[in-house]
Formats: sequence, C-alpha cells, structure tokens
Amino acid sequence: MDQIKVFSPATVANVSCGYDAMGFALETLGDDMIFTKTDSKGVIISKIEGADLPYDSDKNVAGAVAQLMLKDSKANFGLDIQIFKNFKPGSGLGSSAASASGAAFAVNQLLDKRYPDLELTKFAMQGEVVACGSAIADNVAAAIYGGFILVRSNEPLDIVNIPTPTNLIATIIHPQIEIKTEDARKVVPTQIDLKTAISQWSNVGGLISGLYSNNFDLIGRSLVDLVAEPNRKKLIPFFDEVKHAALKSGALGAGISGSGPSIFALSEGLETAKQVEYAIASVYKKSDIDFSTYVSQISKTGTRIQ
Ligand SMILES: Nc1ncnc2c1ncn2[C@@H]1O[C@H](COP(=O)(O)OP(=O)(O)OP(=O)(O)O)[C@@H](O)[C@H]1O
Ligand SMILES: N[C@@H](CCO)C(=O)O
Repeated sequence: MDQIKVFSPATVANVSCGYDAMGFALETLGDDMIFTKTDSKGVIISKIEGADLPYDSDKNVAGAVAQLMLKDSKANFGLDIQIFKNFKPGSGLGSSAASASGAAFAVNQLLDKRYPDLELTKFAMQGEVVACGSAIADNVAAAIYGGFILVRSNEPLDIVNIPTPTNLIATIIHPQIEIKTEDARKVVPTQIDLKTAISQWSNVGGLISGLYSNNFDLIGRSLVDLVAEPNRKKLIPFFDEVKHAALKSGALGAGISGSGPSIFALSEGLETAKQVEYAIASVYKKSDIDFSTYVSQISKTGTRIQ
C-alpha cells in the first residue's frame, strides 16, 4: 500500500467526572487525512485545509507522530501528509488528538499493522506533548480505540473499552472562541481534598456501571465534575445557562468537553438529543458569539480507513 486516506474522529474527553481518565469518540465529526509514501525519507506536510496550523513536521502533531513511528520502525520510506480539518483546534473536541491518532493509525497501516492499539496510543500521546506539553491519553485513546474508553493507568498505560448503550446520543455546542488545552490545564487544581476525591471517584464508578447496565438514570446522576468544571467554567461564556437548558430539555447530564470551550450533553435517544441541541443553541443565539452544534452517536470504530 502506497497511500491511505483515513477519518479520525473528534472526541469528548473527561466526560465530567473522569478528568484525564475517560473519553469517547464521535461518529459524525472528525478530520480527513491522506498519507502517501515517498522515496525520500522524512515527513512533509503538503496541505492543510480548514485551520491555520504549522507545516513544520516537528510542530504539527501529525508530522511529529509520523516521524517518531518511521524512526522507531526503521522504515525505508518517507511520507507526504495532507490534513483536512473539519473542526477547529482549541475547541475541546480533541483537534490535536484527531491529527495525532490519524497519523498513528495511518502510518501503522503503511507499515503493515506492526503496532497494537496500545502502542499507537503511546505514539499519539507524544503528539499531545507537542500540542499542549502533556502526554494526555484520554482524547487519543478514544480516537484510536473508538467507543467509550477508560484510562485505567497512565504508567504503565492501560486502556479499557467500556460498552455503551446504542441509544446514548451526544449533543455538542462549540462556541467559536479558542481555549488552548495548555492554558485550561493551568486552572485545574493540582491537589484536592479527600471529600471531593471520594465524590469524584464515586461518580466515575457510577458512570461506568450505568454504561455497562444501560441504566440511564445512573449515567445522568454520575455526570458530575467537582474538579475541573468549577474552575474551568469561568472560561466559557454562558456555561451555566447552557447546562441548565440542556438538563431542562431532557439531557441526562452535561459538562465541559475536554478542556473547552465546547460543552457536551448526553441524552437517551436521538429525539431528545435534538431537543437539547435546539435548547442550548437558543442560549448562544441571544449573544453575539458564533457557534456550531453537533448531534452524534458514540463512534464504535474510531479512527478508520476512508
Ligand atoms: N495537526 C494539528 N491539529 C490540531 N492542532 C495542532 C496540530 N498540530 C499542532 N497543533 C497545535 O496544537 C494546539 C491545539 O491543541 P489543543 O490541545 O490546545 O486543542 P484541542 O486539541 O482542540 O483541544 P482539546 O484537547 O481540549 O480537545 C494548537 O496550538 C495547534 O497549533
Ligand atoms: N483531559 C484533558 C483533555 C484535553 O486534551 C483536559 O481536560 O485537559
């Protein structure tokens, strides 16, 4: 195979109670990327559409991940990468993770599937270091594994796929302001008290149990974040109003997607998810902030060949 076209999904990290530990992939939103083998070694980024991003292969996460993998595998070829961004960097929807995971997946295909998903996740995490300075696994693991994932351990890396009810639907609103993950991480406390920690890990247990058992009430009760959301929500205009509108219109729960500014809600069934979309869009319609909304199933497959 000399060329491959891949789709790499947008992802919702944290999912309220699981800061840096949980995430899921969206079915309908993501980036397209084309990878072509070249005779000369090295990685060139020849096209980027949809966002203003570095062409320098050391600074673009896709280029950085591809270089690492070509070096590690002692590949006898180079790469030309084209990136078509369908959602903006700094959105909280894992833009850098989509590029990093897309690169890890595509290069692996061109190497005849040498690496398992866990190793691909480790390579893609190095892309997150380029994007925000931290080797965060939640977005990239969700993109590579698909579905809903738990990062059970960072060292050694241990990713667990959590089954999800098929009629669990995500509604997303993305106000068009940019929040860099690096900045949003600075407002999250590095220490929390035991009472807060107990509530947080109880909710993680409740959410995972609810996903396994199709218990929508339990999923809703568990979508609570006492660690990142109270500190980050001030960065997101109308966050409380959007969350209130989502819950009032039938969502099971709502919270910040990744490091924001996107806000996600989870609902039982497409019809409710669309009502939630209408309700939360109404909040931003009253302001002068541009926004996009998405309604999507949780992607079972994640990053895939187009
Ligand atoms: N291929 C790429 N795609 C997206 N961002 C990239 C890419 N290459 C480099 N970057 C840089 O990564 C930063 C964006 O990453 P950041 O983690 O802040 O946003 P995000 O991935 O949308 O957010 P989140 O992880 O919260 O969902 C920007 O500084 C951007 O220039
Ligand atoms: N877990 C990360 C996701 C953003 O990449 C955060 O919330 O900072």
